[in-house]
Amino acid sequence: MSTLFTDATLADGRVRDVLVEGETIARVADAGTLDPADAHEIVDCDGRHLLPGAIDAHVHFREPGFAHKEDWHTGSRSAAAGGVTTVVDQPNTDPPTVTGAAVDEKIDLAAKSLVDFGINGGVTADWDPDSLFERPLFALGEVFLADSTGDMGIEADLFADAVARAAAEDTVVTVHAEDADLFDRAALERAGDGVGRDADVDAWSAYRTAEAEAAAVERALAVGADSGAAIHIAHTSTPEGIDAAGDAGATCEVTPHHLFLSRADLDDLGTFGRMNPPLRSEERRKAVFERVADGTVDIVATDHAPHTRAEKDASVRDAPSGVPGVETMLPLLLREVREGTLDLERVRDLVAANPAAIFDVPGKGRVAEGADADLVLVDLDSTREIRGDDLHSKCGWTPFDGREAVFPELTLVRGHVAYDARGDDEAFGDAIGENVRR
Ligand SMILES: NC(=O)N[C@@H](CC(=O)O)C(=O)O
Ligand SMILES: [Zn+2]
Ligand SMILES: [Zn+2]
Repeated sequence: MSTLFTDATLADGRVRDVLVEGETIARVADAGTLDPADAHEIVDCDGRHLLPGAIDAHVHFREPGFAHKEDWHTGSRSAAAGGVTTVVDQPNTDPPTVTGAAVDEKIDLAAKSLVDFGINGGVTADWDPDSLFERPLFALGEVFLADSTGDMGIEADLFADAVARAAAEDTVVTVHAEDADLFDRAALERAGDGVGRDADVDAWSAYRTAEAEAAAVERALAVGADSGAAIHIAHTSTPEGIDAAGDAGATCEVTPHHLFLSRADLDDLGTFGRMNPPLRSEERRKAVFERVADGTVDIVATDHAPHTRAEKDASVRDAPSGVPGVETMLPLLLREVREGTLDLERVRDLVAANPAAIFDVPGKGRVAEGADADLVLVDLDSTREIRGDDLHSKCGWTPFDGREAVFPELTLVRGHVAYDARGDDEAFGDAIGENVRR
């Protein structure tokens, strides 16, 4: 099976013909130079962009243990509809992914996935590094320096042991960097009893302080330097955290919610805006945006953390932390490209080329001959309003309701159609997802 994409504009602005044969990109050539007779199918891309599928290096697809929030089928449909062709699942499931057997179980469940995937191994006092590192892990992490959903926060000694072991195994360590000793408990005490949209979630932002992030980033980097491990800081929410990582030669990621939302949005969002690390001031959000736009930040990844509406509809103390995002990341970033606030090549690097390079996935993240045919076709002239009801995550809501975004027309995973919105109805592909550590 072969498909010829004609007159496709690439992220760098060049117009090319792209021939997909089977699961790979066979040719990328000047527009009009590849013979349509050589292909089974032609996709006319005139006026539209063909981008590498996004690699979301940070999702929580919730299986095993919490399939009422999300599962590999719904999560991966949401990914495909948002132009994400590879997801990396985090270990705070039940059981937590801290043993070889737990990795095996999760890989079996991920057979339901429409998109390719990586499975991270986690660290708790009960972890079994020997069996864990025998498995085809994507990375170690996210390793929790403070409790978040799943209560997997660990002590300093165990963190140092885990980082040393990862260094010996040549595995990147992804770190959830917050230091609970620097949380402001009094701020949380002051929160009222409001529930859901009426809760005072600004108290959550005051409680999990910016200083707690910066201090934990510094500690993680120091431990990494001692052992020579590659440290990747997950979901950095402050310019201080980003700069500390960059200065030490570590890599970091930023989520769409820390890029597009701030404490100013919490009046509307209530507990639907509670996550870890929390939303920051508008001033800090702008400073984070600048660092994403100028390339200081390496990766944008979603920390897709779905919880049901009913679970979120609780007090600021009781509601679970986390927001969904896998379907809206690329569409929101492409909207910025339209507005001229982000460069399209920067977006390509943040969501595709950089994660592929940092986590060593050589076949992905590029529209190039020989690469996997993970492709997204988008029309930057066409926007759609984000509505929770239109998205495909099981959780059924989004913190980005009402924003305009550029959604994909077509998403291919290794040449297979995963999502197709070109007809009257949306169509999804089959569960052909594979472990990228194959
Ligand atoms: N970010 C969150 O607030 N929640 C995440 C866990 C995490 O990444 O810390 C979740 O799994 O719900
Ligand atoms: Zn985290
Ligand atoms: Zn996470």
